[in-house]
Amino acid sequence: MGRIQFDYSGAVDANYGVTEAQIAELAPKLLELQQEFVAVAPPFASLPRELLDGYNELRDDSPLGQIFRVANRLHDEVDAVVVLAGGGAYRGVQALRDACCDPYHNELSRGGRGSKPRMYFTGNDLDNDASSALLHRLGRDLTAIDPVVRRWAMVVIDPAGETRERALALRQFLPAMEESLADDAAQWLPELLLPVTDQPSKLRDLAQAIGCKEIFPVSNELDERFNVLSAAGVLPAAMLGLDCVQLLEGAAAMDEHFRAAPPESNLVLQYVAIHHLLQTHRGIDRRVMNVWGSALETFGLWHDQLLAGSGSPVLPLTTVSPRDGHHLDPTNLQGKVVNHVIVQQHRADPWQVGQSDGDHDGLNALSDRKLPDLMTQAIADSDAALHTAGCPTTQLRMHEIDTHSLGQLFHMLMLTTTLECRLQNCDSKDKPSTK
Ligand SMILES: O=P(O)(O)OC[C@H]1O[C@H](O)[C@H](O)[C@@H](O)[C@@H]1O
Repeated sequence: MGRIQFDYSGAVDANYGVTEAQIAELAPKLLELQQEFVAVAPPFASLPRELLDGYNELRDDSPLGQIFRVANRLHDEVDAVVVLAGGGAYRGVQALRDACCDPYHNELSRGGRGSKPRMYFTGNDLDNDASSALLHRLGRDLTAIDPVVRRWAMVVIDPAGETRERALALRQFLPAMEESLADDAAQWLPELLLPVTDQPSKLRDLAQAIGCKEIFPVSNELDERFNVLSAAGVLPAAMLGLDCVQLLEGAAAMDEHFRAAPPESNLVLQYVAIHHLLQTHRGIDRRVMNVWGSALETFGLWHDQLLAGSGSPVLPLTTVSPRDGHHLDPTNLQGKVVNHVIVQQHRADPWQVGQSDGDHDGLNALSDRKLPDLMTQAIADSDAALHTAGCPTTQLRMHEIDTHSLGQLFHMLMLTTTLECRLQNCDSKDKPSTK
């Protein structure tokens, strides 16, 4: 499994970017930051390795083993799962689903989904119409003959166990679940309600009163924006059948890389250096994550939430190119850095433009070109146009979209958010919270 790459050459420019001399000058400070982090790491940093070590040692009796056992059993017992969540798990699991599953996952037949459940998200807003539409959707399968198709599970992620939006959603969805199970409620409710919470918590009390068979531990010390690689994100990911070991291995590898590599070859420190210098020397406080492919759009939204909630003055924005090109209009680039996220290997066979009788669109000139080549050309053109307009850019490149690369990316950006805040002395909320 290859490491993701960070290429910041498009941000090095004497007129609109940073200089190698500025980067070198920041190196001692970065080393200090690295050593300080190793000495006092926030709770999210060691989680992936801890989960993996526990699994290697104790298998079924470890937290990860518990997740796999339950997720794999449920593949045969339910056809849908509702995830009630907020914070990083909400966007993070959506990001994993959108990046790794078929884009029409929920629309595929059960066979087409390999018996993995459809997945719906709620519990972090007060949207009356959205929740009633979801309840209506869940109710549509109640007439199915197959009991598996009638049943749905509910993962409730609430470390503190008393978040208002989640409690309100639970009040709506728990009775609906009970009703859908009818005479089987006493047998199935304790199996299908899956709380992810700390101890003690009101949610845990409720789960115990219902007799829930499994309660998944997550620490309330972990800020929710940083919880995608804890049980909160891994349980729903395992329900989708994603390769969670590789997800955590990718994150742990990024953590180990960050702790050991010197500043000049350390992806995390390079990313921090470039963005810190652009902010302090150029006043660049708007950061565009420009993803080339809609499968990564939700990943960008996860990052928006992570950064926007960090206390940093930087404003994040996700765009999908070339769709959202207007955001990158040369007249609208003041104060922006554009970080392209690029996937090099596509899953489906490359589609060729081909010859068309009549050539009504004039594209016959490109007939032997393939869509991925046109994308590569568009990335190069866009980068050149941004530089001409005086906008610094970087590229985060992954060979292909897989859980290992996503684990690296999630972890890298949680590290950079924390470190940038430490560098600016703002509150990155990576420390024990007092919710
Ligand atoms: O415990 P096992 O039967 O090996 O299953 C373990 C598997 O469980 C789920 O399906 C997860 O999505 C996988 O990431 C994991 O590898």
